[in-house]
Amino acid sequence: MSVIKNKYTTWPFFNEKKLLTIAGPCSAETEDQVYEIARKIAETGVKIFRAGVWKPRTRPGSFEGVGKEALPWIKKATRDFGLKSTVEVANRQHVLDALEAGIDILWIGARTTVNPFAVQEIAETIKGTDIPVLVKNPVNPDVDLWIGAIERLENAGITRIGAVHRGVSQFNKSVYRNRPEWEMAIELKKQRPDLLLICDPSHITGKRELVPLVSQIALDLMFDGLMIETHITPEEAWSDARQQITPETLKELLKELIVRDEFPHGIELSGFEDLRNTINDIDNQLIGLLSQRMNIVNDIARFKKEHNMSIFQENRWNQLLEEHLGYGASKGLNREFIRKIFNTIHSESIERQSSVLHNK
Ligand SMILES: C=C(O[C@@H]1C=C(C(=O)O)C=C[C@H]1O)C(=O)O
Repeated sequence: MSVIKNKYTTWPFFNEKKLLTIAGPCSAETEDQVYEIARKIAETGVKIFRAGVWKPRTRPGSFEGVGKEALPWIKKATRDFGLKSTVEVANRQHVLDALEAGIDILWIGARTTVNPFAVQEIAETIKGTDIPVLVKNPVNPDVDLWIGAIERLENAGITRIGAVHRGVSQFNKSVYRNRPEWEMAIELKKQRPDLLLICDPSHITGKRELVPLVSQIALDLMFDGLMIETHITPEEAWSDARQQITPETLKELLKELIVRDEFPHGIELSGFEDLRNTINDIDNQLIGLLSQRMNIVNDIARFKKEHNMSIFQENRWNQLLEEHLGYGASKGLNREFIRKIFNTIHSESIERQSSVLHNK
């Protein structure tokens, strides 16, 4: 509880629903665009305005941002409408320009978080300022790299740090632009419950229709807030036109979102506790069965050793997995879930057998 309280005092930008929202365009485009969006965003009750000024793009030739020229536009608009400002920085010069322009909060993008040299350079440049910094997860699902970037900033004396979850790159196409990989954010929350944790549904989804759903999932996972790309004319945006929403939609969304409590006060919990006790029993049975299975695997390994049989048996494994997928489906279990569980069991089985064969 004290950790949570701490967040509220360190980041005094939560609304009455205890939700911290950052909104603004993907990119600052013109002075008027920045001003109009800031005006509309202030009307939604959001307190922090974001805008990209230097845009890291995958392929050359896309719009790469207006550059430092946009910083005074952001400063003026946010001052006029009582907002705090945040921009993305990726190197020393960006930090110097943003600090000189009086930007209130910096954010480090996913493509920068992957690079410890760049993060270190940023950390050394902001040393002594104690400006708040938001750190997006790296583009690859590596929690240590994410925490490493945060520690570099902490080592430079930065005390107000927030983590922003924006999903990870994927090779195969899916409904998402960046796969959410929620486990990654959950692990970060487990290791660093003290940090503000924000979700960026715009970059996860890549499409505005899915922004409400992913925002709600994030809140159900106990995120503290959201960073949502917002534009007055999203279809005409110079970058990420598919994923931005209007300030009107943002206002509606913030009204509809449900912020849940881990344990709301004053509810009858006995029935709920019975359910949890049943889960405890089932988990114990699962562990008992896994242990029995692994003991059999040891026996199989000894047999294989004696008869020079290979550890991995492709036909047997493929057949087993197919059967499990079919049986699982008949019991209402998702095929991918069964595949993941049994792949994990199989890896452990292979590892055990190689220990037996190699006398480890
Ligand atoms: C246990 C065996 O070894 C491996 C592990 C398997 C398993 O854990 O079910 C299945 C096939 C093999 O790849 C086996 O050959 O039966």
